[in-house]
Amino acid sequence: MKKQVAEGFGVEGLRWIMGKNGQIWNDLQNGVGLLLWMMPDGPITMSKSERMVDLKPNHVAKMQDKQNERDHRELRIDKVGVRGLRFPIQIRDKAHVLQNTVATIGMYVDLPKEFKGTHMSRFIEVLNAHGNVVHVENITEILHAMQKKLHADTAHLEMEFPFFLTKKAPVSGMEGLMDYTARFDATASGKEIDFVLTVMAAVTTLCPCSKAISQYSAHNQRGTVTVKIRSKQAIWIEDLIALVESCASSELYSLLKRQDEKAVTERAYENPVFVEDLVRNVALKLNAHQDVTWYKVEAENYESIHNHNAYACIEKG
Ligand SMILES: Nc1nc2c(ncn2[C@@H]2O[C@H](COP(=O)(O)OP(=O)(O)OP(=O)(O)O)[C@@H](O)[C@H]2O)c(=O)[nH]1
Repeated sequence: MKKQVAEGFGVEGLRWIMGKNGQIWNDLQNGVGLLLWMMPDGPITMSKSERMVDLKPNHVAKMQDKQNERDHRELRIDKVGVRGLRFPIQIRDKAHVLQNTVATIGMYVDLPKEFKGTHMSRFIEVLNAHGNVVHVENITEILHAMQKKLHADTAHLEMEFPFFLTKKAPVSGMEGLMDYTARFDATASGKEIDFVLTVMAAVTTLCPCSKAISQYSAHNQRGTVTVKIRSKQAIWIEDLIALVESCASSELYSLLKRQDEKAVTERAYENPVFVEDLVRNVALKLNAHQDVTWYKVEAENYESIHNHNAYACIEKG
């Protein structure tokens, strides 16, 4: 890149370097190039003496830029950015090819110790550059765009969203839409991408101890299983949900008629599981999966005989 040096107009003592695409760089004394702002509309004109004579817009040029100030505390920040941003997304879905949903998004980069603040607006600019909908296929591209636009070594993108499956009731076959929560945690470190898929599925668990000792019935409850995985190849969200549900006393449905209710009640009674059984059952299936390289399985049962929950976790080391 051919650099032209000129003095900033209206800002004393700073030197500016013209970059490609009209970017203006602040030539800091420590040699770190820091993108100050983009000039999307309108030319930047340079006189023959290489002085900047038209640094528009004026109101921006004169405003103080606190984020760009130097920080002296010698502390690098691991992750800084925006979170809680809701945005339409499209994810791949076996039944419909694409499923439209809304994600709650977090976007972060690292911040070197020299800088006071990051440029929060640029995270949204990166997202907007991909249109009004984020496609799951664009995740890597978004991470690299964040690294570039924010001059960061690492970039993180987290997206948590409701995922819907049409399920048939076990006896009547009536269809209902069941909601789950899924999540992507993607990180770019240099060119390396790390991707963690999380699925949260609610299930029925029936207590084996209660069944063994009680003359009638057994206490049962709704539990939530949270599974995080890393894998060699992409794994369908639906397949991970099915794996989890097959490990519980029974799965849940949004629509059940009387004959279905009888079936799920009896199914749970025939398959009692402790919270420990649940995480072990899921872990065994993940151990046997050829593409899964790492996992963390957590289960939490919202006990119906206590006012507290039962919890278990297994993480593959
Ligand atoms: N870094 C930082 N910015 C914050 C925070 N809270 C609010 N902001 C605001 O985020 C807004 C956008 O900041 P920047 O992205 O640096 O905006 P800008 O300087 O117009 O954009 P660039 O020219 O791309 O740097 C500013 O109004 C900041 O004050 C915070 O905790 N940290």
